[in-house]
Amino acid sequence: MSNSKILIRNGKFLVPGTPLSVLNGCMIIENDLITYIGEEEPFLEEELQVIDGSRLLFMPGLVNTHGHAAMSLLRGYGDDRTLQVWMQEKMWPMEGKFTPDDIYWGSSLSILEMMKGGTTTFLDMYDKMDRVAEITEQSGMRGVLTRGVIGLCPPEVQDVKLADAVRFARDWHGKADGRITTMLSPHSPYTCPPELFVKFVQAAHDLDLPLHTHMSETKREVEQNVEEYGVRPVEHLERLGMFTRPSLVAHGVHLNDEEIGILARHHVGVSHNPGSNLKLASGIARVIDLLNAGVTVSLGTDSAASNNNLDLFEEMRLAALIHKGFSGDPTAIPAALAMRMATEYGAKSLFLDGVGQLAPGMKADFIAIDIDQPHLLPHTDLLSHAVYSASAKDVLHVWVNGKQIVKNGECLTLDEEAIRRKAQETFEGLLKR
Ligand SMILES: CSC[C@H]1O[C@@H](n2cnc3c(O)ncnc32)[C@H](O)[C@@H]1O
Ligand SMILES: [Zn+2]
Repeated sequence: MSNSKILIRNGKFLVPGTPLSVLNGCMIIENDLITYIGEEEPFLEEELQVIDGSRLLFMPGLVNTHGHAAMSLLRGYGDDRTLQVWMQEKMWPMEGKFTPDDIYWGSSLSILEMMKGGTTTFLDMYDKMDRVAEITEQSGMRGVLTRGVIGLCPPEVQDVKLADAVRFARDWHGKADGRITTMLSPHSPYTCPPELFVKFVQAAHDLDLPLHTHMSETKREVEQNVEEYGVRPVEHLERLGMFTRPSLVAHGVHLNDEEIGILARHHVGVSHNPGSNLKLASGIARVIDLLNAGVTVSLGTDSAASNNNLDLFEEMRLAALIHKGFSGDPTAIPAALAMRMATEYGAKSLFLDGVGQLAPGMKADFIAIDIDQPHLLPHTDLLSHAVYSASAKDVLHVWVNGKQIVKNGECLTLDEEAIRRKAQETFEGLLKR
């Protein structure tokens, strides 16, 4: 890696402290790391790139802890249905026709949307993950990639899928200058039999990798779990040994007090996906209770087919609003907490050290939003504006690992026009197949 040094002066920076505050000053980035943030500009003799940060708010890049990038090909296809009907009648028949190239273009579309909208790290659970890794590497984004396995098939086919998940995780962990890490993902307790879950747990031990799964997303799923296995999903997964590994579960909408206690005791993270949960009418997760119990709660979009965008600003705002409305407490999920869920807690949930905050020694994954716009003025409280007033459209610049990947709203690393065209062509082709 060639040496690079960037000085950003005259900026406003969202930095850690009580619990987040805005600092007026400058930031220095050396190679992939932030090395200085402060009000005073240090004297620097070396050659460096200087960026004028005036009229910009610099904040940590957003971390999307649950999604299926390729599914943006099905955005708007199958709206207004429950999870089960949406998935079985609309998604699975179309996904069954996806080729590796389709997955490449669908994932490219999502990655483009996410990076232009201020997301710098995303988790992706899908099939044909080599193609997702390929576009992640090209894009410059940070990706936590995992081959999701649906085990509704004969045991020998389940084993082939598991072997592919293990092979992918081993091949790509630490690749792309360390921007790609991997996990192992049985899709859910209702699509994977217990024996398969146990094999995943063993593989996660062997590879020393974390596990990720969908869990307790709908009331029906919990009832089915009780009918089939005699216990609710959390206890079921605990018995199968899942929580002996570092784990992140997506959704966790339908949890009782005991289950929240189990998740907290095992340090299991929960990826809260408010947009998708509302749209599929799955319910509202007990986020305040989870946080009070000490569970790390982060934010995810799920796919663009159930959201229907990948705007993490929107998820932050939704998280801050719905839990106020649901609890009747206007102090629930204040702006600083929503922001931490989308950044610092996101990185923690994905087991990424040194990511998620603007501070010396952290990875230089950060974004700049244009705060000189009507909906972001006057500058009473920029943290409040970032959570309650901003959206993906306000993102001007994005850096990951010290490299700029979006400049003045344009992607520097991918062929945006080609991705737009191929995504549309791919969807039209799928309809004819
Ligand atoms: C093999 S992983 C991809 C698999 O997951 C399905 N999926 C997408 N969104 C959800 C969700 O909210 N809950 C459960 N499963 C979901 C998708 O259709 C893919 O087949
Ligand atoms: Zn999902």
